[in-house]
Amino acid sequence: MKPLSPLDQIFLWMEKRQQPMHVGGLQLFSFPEDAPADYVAQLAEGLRGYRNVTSPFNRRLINRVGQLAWVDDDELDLEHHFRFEALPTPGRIRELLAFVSAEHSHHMDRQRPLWEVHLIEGLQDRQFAIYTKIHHSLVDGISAMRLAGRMLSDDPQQRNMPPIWALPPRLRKDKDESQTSLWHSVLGLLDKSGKQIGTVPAVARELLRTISEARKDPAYHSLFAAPQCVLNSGITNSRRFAAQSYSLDRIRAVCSAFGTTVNDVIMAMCAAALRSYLLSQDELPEKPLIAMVPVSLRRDDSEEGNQVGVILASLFTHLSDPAERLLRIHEGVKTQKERYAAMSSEEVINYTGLTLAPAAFNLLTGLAPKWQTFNVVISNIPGPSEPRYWNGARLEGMYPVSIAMDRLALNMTLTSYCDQVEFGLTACRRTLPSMQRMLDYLEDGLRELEAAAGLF
Ligand SMILES: CCCCCCCCCCCCCCCC(=O)SCCNC(=O)CCNC(=O)[C@H](O)C(C)(C)COP(=O)(O)OP(=O)(O)OC[C@H]1O[C@@H](n2cnc3c(N)ncnc32)[C@H](O)[C@@H]1OP(=O)(O)O
Repeated sequence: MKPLSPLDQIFLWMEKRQQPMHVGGLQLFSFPEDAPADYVAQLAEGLRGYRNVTSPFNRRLINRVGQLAWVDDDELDLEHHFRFEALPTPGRIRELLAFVSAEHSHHMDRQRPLWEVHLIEGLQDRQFAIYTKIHHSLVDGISAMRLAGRMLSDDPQQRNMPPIWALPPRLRKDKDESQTSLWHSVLGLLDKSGKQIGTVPAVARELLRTISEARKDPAYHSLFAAPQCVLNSGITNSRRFAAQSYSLDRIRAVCSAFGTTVNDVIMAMCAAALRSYLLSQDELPEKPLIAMVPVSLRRDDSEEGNQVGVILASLFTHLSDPAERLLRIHEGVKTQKERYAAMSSEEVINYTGLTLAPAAFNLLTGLAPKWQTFNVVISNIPGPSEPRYWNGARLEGMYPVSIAMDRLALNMTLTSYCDQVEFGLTACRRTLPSMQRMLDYLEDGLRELEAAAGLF
């Protein structure tokens, strides 16, 4: 039995009918050169043989006297979790994204391990796809990417590679997995609470500094009072998923021209796309939008649970000049990174908890609907920089599918693969009509930065 950490539990508490709390990944593959026409059906047949399901995919949730914990599921029904499906004709990317949008809208059964893998055939151009769905209480973005990375190989000749649910367990140096008794859990919690108490002086000091800076600087002030707009309306449980790749080299060229980071340019692209979309809806607030940007605190090689702090960053969407917007974003993020660099992981988590307390209160209770801490989530999860293969099939793209929430109707998550940045936008399809236009607005955002940098 393995008790859930408080952060992992939050993703279960926050789940409601219109707000499923699972994340996912869409991987697009091309057939190996010598593959027969029924290649995907043969693949599905082979995958059904992988019945030795490993952690975290073998874990089922139990509730012991109010404490949620994971236990191994001895009766796991693979047919429920692994599904072989076909797209309707003509099998374009449009049909694939419609499929993922529909599947991502559905809740999973809490009596069973909280994951599904959909192998999808019927795509044009000798391609197939895998859409993997897993509850956020089991993985964060970095751990999901590590699992996906272990499933793949850099060798196109390698065969007999297991699916993600049957990866061999890794030997971990830092943990004795046998120590999972209740006593060990309690001792672990006591140990952690000692560390938590030790963070109080540093967290209090940083909070005071943040508050005094907020008094002096209007850009800082807005971090504690994000404007209201259509992004922050209630949602339904029906999702739209939109995905596209953008060139990492083009993004890097803009970084060099302006002396910013990759992440700053990505945020500036998101700011431009949000500005264009909201202008098209006549919904752009006068005050700048605020983004919540997760920052990985994972300092080990683990593949489970959540170890994430966050930065709140102004997107300066009220500014029409793209270069000025990028430079202001860069300055704002830099200040917050410097603050975190001086803190331990525990201090960052506690500081994050306190600055996000109003948002968490709202998400859990809905009692203060006018108090908006941030408008949108922008999450950047770096992926492999070299080509990857799975049983000889080349991975062509890998797109994150994340979570829309009540009053946070859009999530912008991206990953990277080879020389591409792969955006996955997940939104409530009723609250944000025609959200897929934002893919073009992201491209426009990159082009206007290139133009401002004199790159063409
Ligand atoms: C489920 C099974 C899955 C199967 C299929 C898998 C699908 C794929 C997983 C989906 C799963 C969804 C799950 C969502 C649920 C969450 O969203 S949970 C939250 C997850 N997010 C995180 O944990 C945040 C992780 N990101 C970070 O910590 C930081 O933003 C980053 C990415 C490290 C950037 O930090 P930074 O220091 O501000 O960035 P920056 O200075 O721009 O970059 C540092 C270096 O990284 C490079 N870099 C930055 N960003 C990138 C990038 N995107 N690409 C390449 N390089 C980059 C820069 O070039 C730079 O390199 P050098 O110049 O030093 O060589």
